[in-house]
Amino acid sequence: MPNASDSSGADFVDSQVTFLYASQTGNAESISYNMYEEAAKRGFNARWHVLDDHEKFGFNEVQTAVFVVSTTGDGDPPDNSARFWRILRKATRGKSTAYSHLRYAILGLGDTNYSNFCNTAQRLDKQLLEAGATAFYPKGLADDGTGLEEVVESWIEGLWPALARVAQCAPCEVAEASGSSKADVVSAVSAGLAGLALDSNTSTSSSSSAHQPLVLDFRAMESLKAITGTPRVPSAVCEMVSVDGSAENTAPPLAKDLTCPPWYAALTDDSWDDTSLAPFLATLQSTTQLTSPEALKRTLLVELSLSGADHVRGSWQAGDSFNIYAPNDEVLVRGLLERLAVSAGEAHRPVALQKRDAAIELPTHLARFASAPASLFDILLWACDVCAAPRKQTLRALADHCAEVIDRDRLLFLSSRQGVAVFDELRRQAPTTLDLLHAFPSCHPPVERLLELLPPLAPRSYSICNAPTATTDSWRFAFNVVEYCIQVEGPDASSMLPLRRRGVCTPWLERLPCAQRILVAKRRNVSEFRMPAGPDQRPIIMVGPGTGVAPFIGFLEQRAQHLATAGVSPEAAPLMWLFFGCRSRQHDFLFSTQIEQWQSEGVLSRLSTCFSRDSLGGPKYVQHAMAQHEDELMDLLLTQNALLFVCGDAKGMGKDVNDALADMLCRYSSKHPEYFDVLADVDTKQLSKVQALQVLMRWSTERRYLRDLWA
Ligand SMILES: Cc1cc2nc3c(=O)[nH]c(=O)nc-3n(C[C@H](O)[C@H](O)[C@H](O)COP(=O)(O)O)c2cc1C
Repeated sequence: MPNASDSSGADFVDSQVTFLYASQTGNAESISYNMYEEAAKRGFNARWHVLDDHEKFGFNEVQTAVFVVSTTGDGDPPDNSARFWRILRKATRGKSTAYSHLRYAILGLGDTNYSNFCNTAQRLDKQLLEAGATAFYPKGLADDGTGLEEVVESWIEGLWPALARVAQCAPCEVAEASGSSKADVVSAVSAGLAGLALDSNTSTSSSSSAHQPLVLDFRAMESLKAITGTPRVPSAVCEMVSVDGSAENTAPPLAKDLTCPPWYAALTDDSWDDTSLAPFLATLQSTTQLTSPEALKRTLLVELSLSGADHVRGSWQAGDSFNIYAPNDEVLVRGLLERLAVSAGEAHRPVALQKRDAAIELPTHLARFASAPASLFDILLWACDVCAAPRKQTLRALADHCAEVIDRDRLLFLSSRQGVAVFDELRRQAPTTLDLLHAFPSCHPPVERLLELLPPLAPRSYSICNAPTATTDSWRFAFNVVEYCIQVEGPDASSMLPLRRRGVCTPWLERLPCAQRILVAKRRNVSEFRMPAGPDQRPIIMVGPGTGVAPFIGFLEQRAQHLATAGVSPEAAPLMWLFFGCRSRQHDFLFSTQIEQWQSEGVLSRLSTCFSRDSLGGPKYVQHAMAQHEDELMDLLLTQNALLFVCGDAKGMGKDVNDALADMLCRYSSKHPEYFDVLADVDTKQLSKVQALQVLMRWSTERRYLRDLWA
């Protein structure tokens, strides 16, 4: 074990800095990598690792660490840190000095639209402090809801002097590596460069049909003498090497019924500490539309056969979820390749992606192509997210590949602090990478540069909506087909342009024919969102509007099976109460026949519904339906230790339900103070909102308030 420093961490100067990340969709990974790279340029002896590689880099011996961690699910850590949390818990259990040799800084990424803002960073900080580690620089918490950059950029600026106090830094040209480079200052921001940018999309070529115009108002550039405060340009790391088409290691063509990345065998072969999580091929058995043709959203129910997936059998329960590896839209990828001037022949020839030099790292999602070549078409189709929200760093990097000053300056402006309003509007328009390149027609980045700037294409997760039985060998899941329009003010300001947008996975799933095989993987159920096992008699309250009802269909199926096999009468079983909501009873009351049947049989003890567009005077949303039963709900939760499950959209419903529950607790506390240890307000004698939220937090830690929320 290395020597410990004093608690300020100032008397011991480390020879190495370890940059660590945990990332679900790539933001934390790329921010952490850029920091590591800049640290190396600044003369620090730096290294960079994902948290789950803790054994490889010897986390227990690390003395100076800079963490960048995001939060996913309902305040959960990213999947690529699951192993790390286990060792951290083990190492710190009851030991207040386990990490007394560690000095650290944490940058958390989160989104304030979720109720557990930056929970991973908060938890990590707490556990490290409890284990005796010292923070050498205050924690930064960046909000993706309003834009990560604001906090990230200033946090990084402040990191360097703080880091220099605890780690050795060889003399070097720090100015060159600093945040906004001097080269970013635009020489002449003239009126000619400002104005309204409209990509007209009038051509009929295949690439044009795959892209949508963007309308951005650059008039704010007119008053600028210079563009400043742009992010640092991420270094180019990737080199593309052509490989002979007949090379042995190119993937064989896929069978017709197989829709998955050509390198799927390598994914399924990876060493998994929990083998039930290994990806496998499932077969699409059926697709049924759950909503009526008149419904505003199309909701589909898909059944996947798990036949042959022996490693999964017996390992899953109702309430679990799984990942689907879906590709980008093929038309979009073809359009992108065409826009990048890659011929069809080149697009399908195998290439290897290699590091430009030994000291740098490829992004995780591209690293496999160093040793296992694949075609550019497949890499873009399966590995890179070409629909992800644009990042400022990407825009900054693209500016360097523009032949025309107007495109270069507009991209610089978008990436700068001055251009934040236009950047926000760009994000609102949710452009694909192809839309972006068409909006800046002289921008021609080399393909490998674009690949490394794009975030990884993450698998999409869905709740399983059935329960295992002795004979079932399938997963069912329900989803809304994500297709929508964004209204943008047209160039003459009097007309609105509708921009068509589509999700990655659901439109693809909808098009898949039966018998097609796709790549899926069971997910770790970190929040233990499951029915209680065995003799647990606690009542169960389920809140699941729209497709949020999916896991509860599995719960009810499980209850029905249990009642039938154990010969238990429904009255003797613990209460199950479902709160369901949707727009219209007639058009989108999902699983209504099954739910009503379970209710008539007593499997479902109570059902409370609300239909937001049926103006019948009833409750509009689930939180309103819950408030109507406030006393009963509070009684179940406070006197009978009921379990409360919430599933659905995190940003709207998840937050609103949490808020409504806190309000109910406050009101109920004034009627029944005996259930609460402390009542903050002496005059009103009731819980304060903060205290009520703390009660909910405690229930969540005790796994009595369980949430399966998605973006
Ligand atoms: C499905 C999903 C769930 C999320 N849950 C939370 C959450 O509970 N709390 C939070 O602060 N942020 C949450 N976020 C926001 C992410 O932390 C944020 O977008 C971050 O930039 C993602 O970084 P990454 O790409 O490194 O994973 C969630 C995002 C998604 C897509």
